[in-house]
Amino acid sequence: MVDVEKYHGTGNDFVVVDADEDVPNRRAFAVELCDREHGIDHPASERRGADGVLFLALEPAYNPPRIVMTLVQPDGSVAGMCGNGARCAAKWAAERTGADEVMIDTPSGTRHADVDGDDVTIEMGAPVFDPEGVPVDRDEPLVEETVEGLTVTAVNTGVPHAVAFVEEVDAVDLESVAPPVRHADVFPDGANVTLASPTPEGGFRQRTFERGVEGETRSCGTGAVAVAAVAHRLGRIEAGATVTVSPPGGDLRVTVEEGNSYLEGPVVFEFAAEVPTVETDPEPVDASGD
Ligand SMILES: N[C@H](CCC[C@H](N)C(=O)O)C(=O)O
Repeated sequence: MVDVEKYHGTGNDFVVVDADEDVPNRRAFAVELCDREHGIDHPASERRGADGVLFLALEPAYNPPRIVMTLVQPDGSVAGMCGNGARCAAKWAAERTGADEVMIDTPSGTRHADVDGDDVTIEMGAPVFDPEGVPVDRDEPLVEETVEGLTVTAVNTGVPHAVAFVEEVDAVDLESVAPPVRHADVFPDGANVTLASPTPEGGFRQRTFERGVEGETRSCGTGAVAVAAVAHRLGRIEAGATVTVSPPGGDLRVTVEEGNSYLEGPVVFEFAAEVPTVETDPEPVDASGD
């Protein structure tokens, strides 16, 4: 049996597992527990399943404490970064160490997090528009160009996002519009597809179809940062501005400044449970999740 906990950040929900737990096959474990029909369930949780499993290795000897974070997604792919997942990881570490600052090692880099009660702010690094940094299969940055019928800008905020500014995010049939963009040839590693529309208060509504989930999530942290980064690139907001970005699951606060960005929002602990480990291998998925 494996001890697990469930957290969510504005509805982007994750099973959290201490990396010391005995999980021989992480992909099989994640595919099984994340399934929205048959996955992990609990009376304290609004929804069965999860948007991913965070395997966390805590190194308390460091000051501030360090976590090595690995996100395995519902399709079995491993993601380079996860803004909401990192915020949940920081809260998990704060509960264990009493620290209010945590350093999180991710495949996309080491990120500093501040924990203030249930509110967690994570450093997200500098958004990248350069072709090789996103990546996009061309020589020039992809800014406001039509890809598979959607006018998008490509940016890497730890993972690749194709961001489209639209009139009203709720007016878009994301489940049909997003997959051709998510798998477009111009994105060799695939891309998350994020919609944004301005709010009267100067913020943005957000919806994201997530690579590796292969569906819309209630929130996406790297997507929220991507909205603010592209808004800045397109002159919709000033450099250094802090904007409210609102996915369906709640409100996030994003600051994009020269050379760095920050994501702030609530984290909720849902439950702790024991689950059986999983041995059998799921269907293979190719490296980019394509
Ligand atoms: N699905 C993303 C990773 C998780 C991103 C999202 N959950 C977040 O909060 O940033 C990808 O494979 O690129």
